[in-house]
Amino acid sequence: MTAGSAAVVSFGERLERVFASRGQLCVGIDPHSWLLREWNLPDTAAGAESFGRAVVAAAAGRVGLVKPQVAFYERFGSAGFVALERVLADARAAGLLVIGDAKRGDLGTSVEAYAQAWLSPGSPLEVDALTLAAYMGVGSLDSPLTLAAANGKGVFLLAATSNPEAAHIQQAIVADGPQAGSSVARAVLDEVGQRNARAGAASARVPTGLGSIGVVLGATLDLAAFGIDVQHVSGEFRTPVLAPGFGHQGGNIMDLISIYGGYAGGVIVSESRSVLSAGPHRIEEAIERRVAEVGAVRG
Ligand SMILES: O=C(O)c1cc(=O)[nH]c(=O)n1[C@@H]1O[C@H](COP(=O)(O)O)[C@@H](O)[C@H]1O
Repeated sequence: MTAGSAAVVSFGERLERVFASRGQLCVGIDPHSWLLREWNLPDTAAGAESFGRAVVAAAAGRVGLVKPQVAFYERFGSAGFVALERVLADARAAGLLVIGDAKRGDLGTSVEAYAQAWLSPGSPLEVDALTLAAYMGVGSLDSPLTLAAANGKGVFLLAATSNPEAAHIQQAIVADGPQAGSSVARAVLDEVGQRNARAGAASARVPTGLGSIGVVLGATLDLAAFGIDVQHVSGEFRTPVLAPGFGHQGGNIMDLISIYGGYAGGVIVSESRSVLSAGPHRIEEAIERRVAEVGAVRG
């Protein structure tokens, strides 16, 4: 299913608008068991639903983006997905951009079905952008990328992730083909950048906007170790970056510019546990404090 024939506003354009109106902070919605306990909620689908809807209510009007972690709903089976659908419906109604963190990856018609589930208008699991894993090749994701573009949706491909176990794979060197000699992470980033540039060239927008295909670059990393040069980033349809790893994992918002350089203007600063652990009575204050910190760094 795709959006109607009316001109579809791209995800990149919607992201730019949200950055301008609400800033670059994204609040994660990760109902860990221990967080549900701290929020005096049951460790059930109903508890995760109450948690998610409360976080959406606190985020609305304060930030522009939320990022529900699908796994923490999936652990309750179908009841968990019903709960997630209700959280997503609240977030959409609140006008928040929703990044579904599902890290889906498959090939052919399988990954196409994932795209239908998450990136189709009217789907009960509809989100504005979805995290994807390109372990089977960026090209294996052509159908989600095509469907996303048709529906004004975005995707974020894992490139250099924030976890320490990833480096030896993501820094491995591509053996042949157009990205021979690049790290795996750099190869994903470059291919995404080329796709954004092509989409940008074909669109009527001025070539300085944000593309709709993003990457995940963790805030805990030295991106140079992945062969990623953040100082020389071309302006045409810059690749947006989903940046988890701030807060609980040790990433410091004050380092936003030094970590991401030319990408900084398109970075979604993602925090989950460090905000959510403020609890139900202080989460609004915690969000406002983080928004101010990001705003101060971005100037
Ligand atoms: O795709 C993600 O959001 C993601 C990518 C990554 O490299 N590292 C990472 O922590 N995440 C997600 O970000 C959330 C953790 O955020 P914190 O609780 O702020 O550390 C979890 O839902 C992770 O799955």
